[in-house]
Amino acid sequence: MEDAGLRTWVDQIGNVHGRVEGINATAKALIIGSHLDTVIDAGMFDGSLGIVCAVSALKVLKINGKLENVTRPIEVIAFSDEEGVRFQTAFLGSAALAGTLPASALQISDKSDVTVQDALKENSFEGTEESFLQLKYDQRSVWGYIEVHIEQGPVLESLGFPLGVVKGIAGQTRLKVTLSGAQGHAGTVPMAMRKDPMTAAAELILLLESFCKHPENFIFYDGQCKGFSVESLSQSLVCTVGEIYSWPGASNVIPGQVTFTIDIRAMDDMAREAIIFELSKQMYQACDRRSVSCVIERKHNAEAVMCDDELSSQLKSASYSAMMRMTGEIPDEVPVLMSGAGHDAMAMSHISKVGMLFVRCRGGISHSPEEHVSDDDVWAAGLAILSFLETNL
Ligand SMILES: NC(=O)N[C@H](N)C(=O)O
Ligand SMILES: [Mn+2]
Ligand SMILES: [Mn+2]
Repeated sequence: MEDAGLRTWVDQIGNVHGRVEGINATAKALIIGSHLDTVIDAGMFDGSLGIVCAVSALKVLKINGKLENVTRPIEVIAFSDEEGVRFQTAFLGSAALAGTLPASALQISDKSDVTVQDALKENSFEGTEESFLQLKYDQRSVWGYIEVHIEQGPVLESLGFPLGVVKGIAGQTRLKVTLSGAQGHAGTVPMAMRKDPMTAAAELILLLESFCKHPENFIFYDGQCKGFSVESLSQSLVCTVGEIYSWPGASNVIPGQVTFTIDIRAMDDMAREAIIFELSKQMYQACDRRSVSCVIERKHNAEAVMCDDELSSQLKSASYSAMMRMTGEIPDEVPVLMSGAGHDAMAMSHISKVGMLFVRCRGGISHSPEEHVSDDDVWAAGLAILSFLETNL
């Protein structure tokens, strides 16, 4: 960031900022962001690609002597915790900045009972309520937020296009399900006398899969239900159990407790809530039949977000001219797509209009070391941001 001519600092939740004031330091700022954290066993483009593209574009402006003449401040923010792997609550960095996280978030703990506050203090941040609340940006100081991100899906590759504009981002909920039964000896307790939370978990996970494959079998409706149709719901509804552990975790012990996560997403917020309501009801009933106790906790929630029309059309034109610059040819219409993945833009939408650009990835693979974006596509994304800045600032 400093090499690109930006003034830099790290805030009290670990977000890294780089800012140039331009000719009017009091004007509302353009924020360009994405995140620096990753999932476990991740690729190297999810998050960091957006930051590298922003910094590269600003560096070009600096080299061309245009950086100091931008008409409003530009701030690049590399957010500290978007994935929510450790604390199960996503967007820690961006939500703190948008002011949507209460100070009680400092007390959220990880699996080893280390709180967000402990983790911050261990890393020389203040970790106080006051320092946390001071992170919030005044929405009157922000003009807009844009984010470049790897697509993480196969659409752009199938269309043969390096860049696409994001129309909206699906809402998401994370649940933690804790099942408690009767711990016992694997060799001695007859099958009919068991209260096994592992087999209960297996039943619940398959129930979840049925819900998300065929919501029409579970949500009864008369064509429309509070504004969503089941056909549109089935197109965007996805559910995942990505984490499961049992206690005590030995091959000759009937587990006493099994905990697993549920990640559930849909473009329609009411539909997502309807699914969670009906799913929870049926999960409790299944546990009752098995005499296993069930606790369902909501760990994270983010409503769906629609991107701003004007920012989207500016990003579309910028992508178009980036492709022209690269190939010298007139490209086809830039694709517009929905995002099933969550992004810092969701948190930033609480204080600003948001726009997003997706970058094609190989095989649609992400959250895997196999994740890959070609050098040319990284170049296209950087050029698109440059073109956006040259045209709009
Ligand atoms: N783009 C992403 O991978 N973001 C999220 N953390 C997600 O779970 O979608
Ligand atoms: Mn990710
Ligand atoms: Mn990401």
